[in-house]
Amino acid sequence: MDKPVYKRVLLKVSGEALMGDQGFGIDVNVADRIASDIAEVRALGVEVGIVVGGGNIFRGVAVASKGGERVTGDHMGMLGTVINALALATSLRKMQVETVVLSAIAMPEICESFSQRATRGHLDAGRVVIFAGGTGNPFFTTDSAAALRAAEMGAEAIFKGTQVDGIYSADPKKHLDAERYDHLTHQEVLARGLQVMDVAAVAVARENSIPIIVFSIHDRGGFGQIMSGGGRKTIVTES
Ligand SMILES: Nc1ncnc2c1ncn2[C@@H]1O[C@H](COP(=O)(O)OP(=O)(O)OP(=O)(O)O)[C@@H](O)[C@H]1O
Ligand SMILES: O=c1ccn([C@@H]2O[C@H](COP(=O)(O)O)[C@@H](O)[C@H]2O)c(=O)[nH]1
Repeated sequence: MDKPVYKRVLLKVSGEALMGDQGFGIDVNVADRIASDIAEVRALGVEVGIVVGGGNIFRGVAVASKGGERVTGDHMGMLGTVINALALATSLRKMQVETVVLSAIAMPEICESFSQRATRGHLDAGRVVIFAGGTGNPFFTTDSAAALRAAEMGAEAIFKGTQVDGIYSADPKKHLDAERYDHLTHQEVLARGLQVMDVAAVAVARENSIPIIVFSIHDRGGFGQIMSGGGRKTIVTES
């Protein structure tokens, strides 16, 4: 594989992708497959931080839409991301990739708590860092957590590994005629209301001049191919 384009990156892993063909939860084969792609990139010497979504377990809005309290629903969603982080860490460790989970919500019996200093220390020591618990606050998403953690760890790019292979003019799952973009600016994503990532996340990435690369997490080897300058993706930059 060619020399990597970036030295330090943040990978956002879709929670929904982790459930594979099941309707809920984690398909270990999918977690192992995603972990093998991460291991490949780590083997290139790239420092990797990861935020995992929680859409395969709970979303706060879904709880609220059935009459539950939104904040409690969001707490459930954040706990779901911890479960996913532990599952992905397990898959990575099976592949001998040193991995640590740092949670935005303190749960010392289960994993370390997040701090920027701890993050930098683990990355410098060559560990993959999985950020669990989102931002630690309700009314946010793991996309926002990904953008925040990317800025805090000094990532050169955010890789959003999602269910689709890039950014389209409209949701490609609902609009089969949507046009796919190879390149956009942060401002264009915001101005056109392209909903592949939430507005707050794109704004944080723009403020910190961090490119966003959207690709399909289902594309085996896709993370590594993009890291080598190829692959199928949409790249979002300042200009
Ligand atoms: N303009 C667009 N271009 C591409 N995808 C879009 C667009 N608008 C909406 N989408 C949808 O956004 C989804 C990604 O958003 P979302 O953050 O919900 O997913 P995720 O990161 O895979 O989920 P989670 O981690 O919460 O489980 C894609 O699967 C796609 O269907
Ligand atoms: O900072 C955060 C991050 C997430 N949540 C809650 O978790 C779920 C799952 O996250 P996704 O980004 O949708 O995958 C989300 O729907 C929120 O309910 C949160 O409250 N704060």
